[in-house]
Amino acid sequence: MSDPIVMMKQEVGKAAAARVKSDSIVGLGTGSTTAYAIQYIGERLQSGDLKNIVGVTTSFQAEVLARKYNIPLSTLDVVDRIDMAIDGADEVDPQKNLIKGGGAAHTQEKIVDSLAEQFIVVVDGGKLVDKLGSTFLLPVEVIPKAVVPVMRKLEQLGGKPELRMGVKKAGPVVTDQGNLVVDVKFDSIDDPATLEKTINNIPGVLENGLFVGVTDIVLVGEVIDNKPVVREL
Ligand SMILES: O=C(CO)[C@H](O)[C@H](O)COP(=O)(O)O
Repeated sequence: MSDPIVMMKQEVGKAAAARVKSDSIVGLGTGSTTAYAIQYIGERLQSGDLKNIVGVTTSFQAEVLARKYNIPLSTLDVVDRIDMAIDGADEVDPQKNLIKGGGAAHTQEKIVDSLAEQFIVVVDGGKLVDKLGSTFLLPVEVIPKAVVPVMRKLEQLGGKPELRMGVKKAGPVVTDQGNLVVDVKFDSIDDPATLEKTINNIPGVLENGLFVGVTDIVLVGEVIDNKPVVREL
C-alpha cells in the first residue's frame, strides 16, 4: 500500500486543483501538498479541461514546479487580481487560522494568499489542532543583521526562539528574500491575531507565519478504510 500521508496529500491536491476555473489567476503555494495541486492544474491544462490560467507563485520551489507543468506565470506587479490561491499549512485551528512557514516561504505566501478572492488551504488530517503552536514552532523571517535583538524580543514575549539551520547545508536556512528564519516555541498561542501584529512590530522582522482571518476553505485529506477521502471545513 502507498504511504497514507502521500495518498492524503495527492487526493487533497487534486481536489483543490479541480476547483480552479478557466480564465482565472491562481496563486500557487509552496510545499509538498500544494505541489500535487500544481501538478494536477498542469495536467488539466494539458488535457484541455482548463483554459487560460495564469499562475502567481509564492516561492522559488513553486515557480520551478509551475514551469515543469507548463503553467503560464505572471507576477503581482502585472496582474490586477488573484481569483484563487491554493496553499498548504503546518497547523490549522478550528477558526481556520494557520501556522505556515515550514518551507520558509510564509512571507510571499501571505502576500499572495491574502490578496486572493478565495484562499483554499490543503492539508492532511494531522495538521488540525485545537490551538495554534501545539505541535509546530512559529516561523519568523528576520533580516540577518537583526537576528540577535529580534531573538531577545521574542524571549521577552515568552517564546523560545531558535535559528533555523539547513539540513544539507552548513549554516542557517536562507529565505527566497535572502533573510533568516527564527522558529519560536510558545507554550500557548491564546490570541493569534494580537501575537501576529506584536511580532511583526519588532524592528528587523519581515513577517511571521501566523495567518489569521485569511482562509476561506480548508480541504482536509484523510485515509478511511485504506482509501483517501477529502472533507471540507
Ligand atoms: O507554509 C509552507 C511553506 O512555507 C507550507 O505550505 C507548509 O509548510 C506545508 O507544507 P507541506 O504541504 O509540505 O506539509
